[in-house]
Amino acid sequence: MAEAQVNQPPLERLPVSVITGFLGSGKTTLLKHLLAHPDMGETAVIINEFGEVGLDHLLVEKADDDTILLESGCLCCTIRGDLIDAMRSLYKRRVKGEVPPFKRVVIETTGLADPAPILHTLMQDPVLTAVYRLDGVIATVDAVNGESQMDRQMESVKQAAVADRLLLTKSDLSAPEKLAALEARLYRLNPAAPIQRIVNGAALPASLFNAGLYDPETKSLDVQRWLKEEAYAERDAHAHDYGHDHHDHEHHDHDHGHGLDVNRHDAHISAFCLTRDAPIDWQKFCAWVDMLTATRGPDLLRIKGVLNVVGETAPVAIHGVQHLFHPPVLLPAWVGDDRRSKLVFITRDIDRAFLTESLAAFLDDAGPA
Ligand SMILES: Nc1nc2c(ncn2[C@@H]2O[C@H](COP(=O)(O)OP(=O)(O)OP(=O)(O)O)[C@@H](O)[C@H]2O)c(=O)[nH]1
Repeated sequence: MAEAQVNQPPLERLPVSVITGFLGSGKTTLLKHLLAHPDMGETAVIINEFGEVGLDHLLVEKADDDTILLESGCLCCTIRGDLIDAMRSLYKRRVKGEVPPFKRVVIETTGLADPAPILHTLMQDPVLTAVYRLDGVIATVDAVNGESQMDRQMESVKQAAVADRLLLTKSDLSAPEKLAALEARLYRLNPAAPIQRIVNGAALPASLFNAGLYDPETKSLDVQRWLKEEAYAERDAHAHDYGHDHHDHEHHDHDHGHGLDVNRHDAHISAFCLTRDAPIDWQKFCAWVDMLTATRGPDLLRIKGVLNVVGETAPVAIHGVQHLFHPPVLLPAWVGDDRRSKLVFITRDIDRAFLTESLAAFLDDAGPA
């Protein structure tokens, strides 16, 4: 990670939400439904192909080769070349008044995409980070096919594991017991993401957006809502209800009673929260992060944290995806009495003990305070 270059948060950047989910899991259906909602005016949507989306019923007008305007005031543009170019050009055209002054961006990924490179783009490109901020990742999971997709495709497990919001689509087509089993599986994988059952894309925009650190309603940074560290403790407290301890990698290839391969990919994913009481030395922390990203980068699916840093009177928020970290953000002040550092991890084949012990070693102390 970069040296202790702590940035003030630019609060007025445009929020970007990423919709991910396996092939055919209902991303486009969701998007169509969302774009017809009155709260979604002034949204710019970036997708790979218009053709697939079929927005005709929303009354479209073509602005140019790769952008269409919807009657609602939203605009859709296709990705030509890479996402960085598309997002830079969209912002430029907004500034020049060539497209409506959209207030939010939604990116629909292709069904097979790992969302990590998209998050990297939003964290790393200096132009994009100056004008956009990541609001959150929304993952659609097919209530009918989700189980088998997650059994067979690591990508679909990763998509659900890194999401901030989970949508169980096609819930009209699935039996209640099947829905409950899939929900329990998603909760084990990603306890901090609220899960909604939806039919034909019918989700309310308010339930999907504003998942980021910045709360536009209060115009402040809301760590509690973003980090949700309590969700990990609650999940662990209820682990026995589901018959397994999710941290436990010894259970990798166990048959959980549903069939040979069920949950095999899930067993590689861990989601947990580390806390530390004593303030953290920033340089030593960065050295630890550098070691982790260099040696285990691809397996650090998502890290969020708020740190009590030696010499800082306010907390520092960090956010990483694999080997890349967003520039750390100095928050305005501590809220409440809890001054502990908290780090939420979603990892593949990295367990809590390794992270706890290596952090302690880098911080030159005996272990978690
Ligand atoms: N019955 C039912 N069908 C749904 C629901 N959501 C989506 N579908 C159908 O499922 C199919 C796939 O939905 P899409 O929205 O195209 O899925 P997608 O994730 O965008 O698909 P790709 O872009 O191919 O990855 C379509 O035929 C939808 O009409 C739902 O809640 N209930």
